[in-house]
Amino acid sequence: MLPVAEAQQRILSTFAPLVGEVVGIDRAVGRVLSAPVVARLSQPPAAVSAMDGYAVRAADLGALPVKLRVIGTIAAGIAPAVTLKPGQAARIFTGAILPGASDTIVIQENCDRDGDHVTVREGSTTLGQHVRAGGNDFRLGEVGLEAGRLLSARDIALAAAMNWPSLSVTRRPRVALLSTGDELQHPGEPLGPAQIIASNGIGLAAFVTACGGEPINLGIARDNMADLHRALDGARGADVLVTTGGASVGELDLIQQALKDKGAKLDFWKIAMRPGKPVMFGTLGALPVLGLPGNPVSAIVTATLFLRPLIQHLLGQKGIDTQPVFARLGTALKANDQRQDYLRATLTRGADGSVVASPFPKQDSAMLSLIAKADALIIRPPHAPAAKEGDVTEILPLSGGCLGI
Ligand SMILES: Nc1nc2c(c(=O)[nH]1)N[C@H]1C(S)=C(S)[C@@H](COP(=O)(O)OP(=O)(O)OC[C@H]3O[C@@H](n4cnc5c(N)ncnc54)[C@H](O)[C@@H]3O)O[C@H]1N2
Ligand code: MOO
Repeated sequence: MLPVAEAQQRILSTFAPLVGEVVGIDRAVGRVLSAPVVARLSQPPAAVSAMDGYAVRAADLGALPVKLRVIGTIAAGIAPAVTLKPGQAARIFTGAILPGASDTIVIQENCDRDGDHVTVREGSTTLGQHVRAGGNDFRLGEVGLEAGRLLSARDIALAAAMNWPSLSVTRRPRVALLSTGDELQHPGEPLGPAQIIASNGIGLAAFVTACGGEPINLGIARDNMADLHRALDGARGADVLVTTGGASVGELDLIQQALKDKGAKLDFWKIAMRPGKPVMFGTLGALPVLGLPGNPVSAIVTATLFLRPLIQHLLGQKGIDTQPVFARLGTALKANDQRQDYLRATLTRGADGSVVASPFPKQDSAMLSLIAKADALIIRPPHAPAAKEGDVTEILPLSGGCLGI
């Protein structure tokens, strides 16, 4: 059985990121940049006022009060047509460009206006106050966002301010999803007495979407070679093929043979982990193939460990936080065997503010109801010794819980 880290490494080393495509900026949130965003202008374009008030020359503001002549009004969006001479001021609004020879803004609350004149009554007279220099935010040619960045709403605002109506992003990896099993039926369809709902394909499609990929649901293949061969042909044109079920050792676990019949080269098919031992990885021509176990929890845990990094790799995504996360155990755990454990757990805050991870008493890899409720997976390395309540353990946070947003 292969260690988890080695399996992850082997999957990623096989493939290069996909090419870029151009999308409208209004559709780019959640995508990964394939080229840096470089400022196409300076912001602000020239020195502007940060306040509503009067543009003045600091040299005119000796001991207050000081009376100045107002020679014009400048609003945001209007290029100033005036230049101040000694003893002059201009009415100005937030965001407006300073008139020539002015260097300082006084706020209107500190002034008294009387016709063509303004008296600066009180307040600070510091040179340059309330002035935003040209290029204060960014300058023409400056790199705002690096290639490989997963675009947040804040990034989109910055890219828009840098004058980009569209952005180059990595094409979404197309992930074909094939469920296998005679017992499976689509949600909402009539169910025989021994049939269950095929939840894996639908759950994994949502998972792929959440990771930035584009799911292609190939439906359900029945447990016979003819149907499996037919279904595998449906993966043509995809960037990744993911199968679930049929990965174990029973006579009806046929996916490995079906893939071999199609010419797939298998790299590994057993990992020292629980849940998720029968994970298979190989290539079908240039297509990466990930065979996940049928047990619903095993499928989600192994997708988190192997499919998510593969999608991120194909997206060229950088800056992924790979630092381990730790918590205190909410209950004691016995010594582990040779498989790395991923225990479904809730996260809470202890009295001292530390994060407490409490595993569910049941860790059945068929219990979707518990993985749905879990906030994290407690990672127990192979042969980990027994642990006490309060001991520090590594966790893999899922969404939700006290670490979630
Ligand atoms: N003798 C052994 N038996 C098993 C072993 C083993 O080493 N020796 N490994 C066990 C482990 S661990 C796992 S995990 C499962 C994996 O089995 P398969 O990948 O072959 O999956 P299936 O047998 O097809 O299904 C397992 C289970 O999951 C249900 N299932 C399958 N597909 C779906 C789906 N799309 N949606 C919802 N549920 C699904 C299926 O009905 C079964 O109940 O094997 C153990 N056995
Ligand atoms: O690996 Mo299986 O997922 O233990 O049930």
